Amino acid sequence: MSGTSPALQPPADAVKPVRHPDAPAPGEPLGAHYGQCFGCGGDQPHGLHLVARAGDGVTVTAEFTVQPAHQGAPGLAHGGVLASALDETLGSLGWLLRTIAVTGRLETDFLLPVPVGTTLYLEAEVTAVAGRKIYSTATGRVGGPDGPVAVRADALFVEVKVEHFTDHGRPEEIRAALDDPDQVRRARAFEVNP
Ligand SMILES: CCCCCCCCCCCCCCCC(=O)SCCNC(=O)CCNC(=O)[C@H](O)C(C)(C)COP(=O)(O)OP(=O)(O)OC[C@H]1O[C@@H](n2cnc3c(N)ncnc32)[C@H](O)[C@@H]1OP(=O)(O)O
Repeated sequence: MSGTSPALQPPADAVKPVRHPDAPAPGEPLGAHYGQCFGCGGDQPHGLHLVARAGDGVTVTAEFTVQPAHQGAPGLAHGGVLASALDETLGSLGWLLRTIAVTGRLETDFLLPVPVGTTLYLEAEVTAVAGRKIYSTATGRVGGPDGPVAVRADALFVEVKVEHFTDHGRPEEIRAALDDPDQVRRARAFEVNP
């Protein structure tokens, strides 16, 4: 049964999301926020290599093709991988708000089995913002951008500071990230006041 739990209902004081004036233009590829990211990183051999683009308003589109490394049952995508694709697409909405945010809650509906080799056409949008809380929703379609919905999700992301990562990440990866000017530039692209 699909539906959103009370934990994902925006409070009465929630406001409409505002696209940041410096957000990437509609159609512009967003690129990876981290080369080793399982969702979007180009340096992650078994990752999803999901490619996201800015949409209109506070929306994004993305594509991901299910690889043999992503199987759960024979020839079918693992549900956790599909949830990761939804999570990554929802996470990339931060580029449009220029806000760093992490997933607090993700509620997923799996409506159709997704075979290996299938391209998932994803769309996500921010629906409301309440302080640090960002409410969003996403779909993943098969057969084309207008095909049937195979997976969908509703989520709550919570805005964090860069210290969320530097305080909690394993020191070797954090050191490498901070030593990489390109990585620091990408992290700052998320922030309103870097
Ligand atoms: C050099 C390095 C550069 C790095 C550059 C990186 C660039 C950008 C990377 C982006 C990456 C994206 C990648 C894909 C998206 C992931 O996969 S992110 C990874 C998965 N998520 C996580 O690991 C998050 C783990 N959880 C946490 O760290 C903490 O629980 C959180 C979410 C930050 C919240 O903790 P907190 O900051 O102490 O805030 P807290 O007061 O608990 O909650 C704030 C509000 O949210 C509500 N809330 C929190 N959790 C929930 C929940 N589960 N359900 C309902 N409400 C909740 C609270 O009730 C509270 O509401 P109010 O009281 O304000 O009304």
